[in-house]
Amino acid sequence: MTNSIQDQVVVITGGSSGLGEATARLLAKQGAKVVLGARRDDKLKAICADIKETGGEAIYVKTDVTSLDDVKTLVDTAVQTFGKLDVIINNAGLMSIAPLHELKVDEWNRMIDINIKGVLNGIAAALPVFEEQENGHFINISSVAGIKVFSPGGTVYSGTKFAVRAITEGLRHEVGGKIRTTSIEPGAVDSELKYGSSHKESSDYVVDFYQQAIPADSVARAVAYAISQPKDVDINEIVLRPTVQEF
Ligand SMILES: NC(=O)C1=CN([C@@H]2O[C@H](COP(=O)(O)OP(=O)(O)OC[C@H]3O[C@@H](n4cnc5c(N)ncnc54)[C@H](OP(=O)(O)O)[C@@H]3O)[C@@H](O)[C@H]2O)C=CC1
Ligand SMILES: O=CCS(=O)(=O)O
Repeated sequence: MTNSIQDQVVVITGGSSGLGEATARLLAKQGAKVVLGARRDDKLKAICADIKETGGEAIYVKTDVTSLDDVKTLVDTAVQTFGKLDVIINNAGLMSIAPLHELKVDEWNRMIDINIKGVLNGIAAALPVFEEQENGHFINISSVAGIKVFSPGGTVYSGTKFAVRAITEGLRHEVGGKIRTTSIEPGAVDSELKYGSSHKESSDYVVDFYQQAIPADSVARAVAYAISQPKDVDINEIVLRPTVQEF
């Protein structure tokens, strides 16, 4: 028996760890053909080998989402290999927490480049394919910090995640007739994300805060839910957090 995820071709940026990896594993188990992009190709290679060992289909392309050419190559590889693209999950991200007065300008720029421009690059790469096919699904990973400003410390990170929500909603207005758009806003989820801050006090705070984190598989299940709806049902937003998380 087939399910609605069976044979879907799904590109996932940031597939080398955390939410992206968990989503790749779950979707592949449900029959999707997953195409993973990230910078650490050794990790991608190992994850794809694991998926294939258990009967799934997975390929990877070393990708830096800040490069439009890289993201185009990722999408082109998916289409060339599997003949179509059903879903792109713009997931790659960085969370560097520090009060603004610390002037971690390089980290602000990295977050803007990865979290916002990376998502835009995913849209630029996949939109022409989706328009040509007259269907497709963008899933962009925002955050609860894209609903409420996580400050002090998370001001710029929150700014990037508010941007992801705004871009996803604008995208829905512009292409929503045929193409589905989903913004997912998770709270604390266990992954490598909590280690992205160079400011010691903030980093200690985040690592402590993440003691309440839930497994990355919880986001993977939300993604699978959005994808598996009938094509005339567009799940536009999903917010999920640990039951005990206040923020
Ligand atoms: N964990 C959480 O609590 C939450 C996470 N999110 C969001 O979920 C997304 C995934 O994060 P999560 O899994 O938690 O964190 P991880 O740090 O575990 O994963 C981040 C992923 O992004 C990739 N990445 C980072 N920079 C780039 C880049 N320039 N080009 C390509 N890939 C890149 C990393 O791969 P590599 O280093 O190999 O390039 C890695 O695969 C992020 O957007 C994050 O903001 C949202 C809410 C909560
Ligand atoms: O994006 C991160 C989720 S939280 O740390 O703000 O809950």
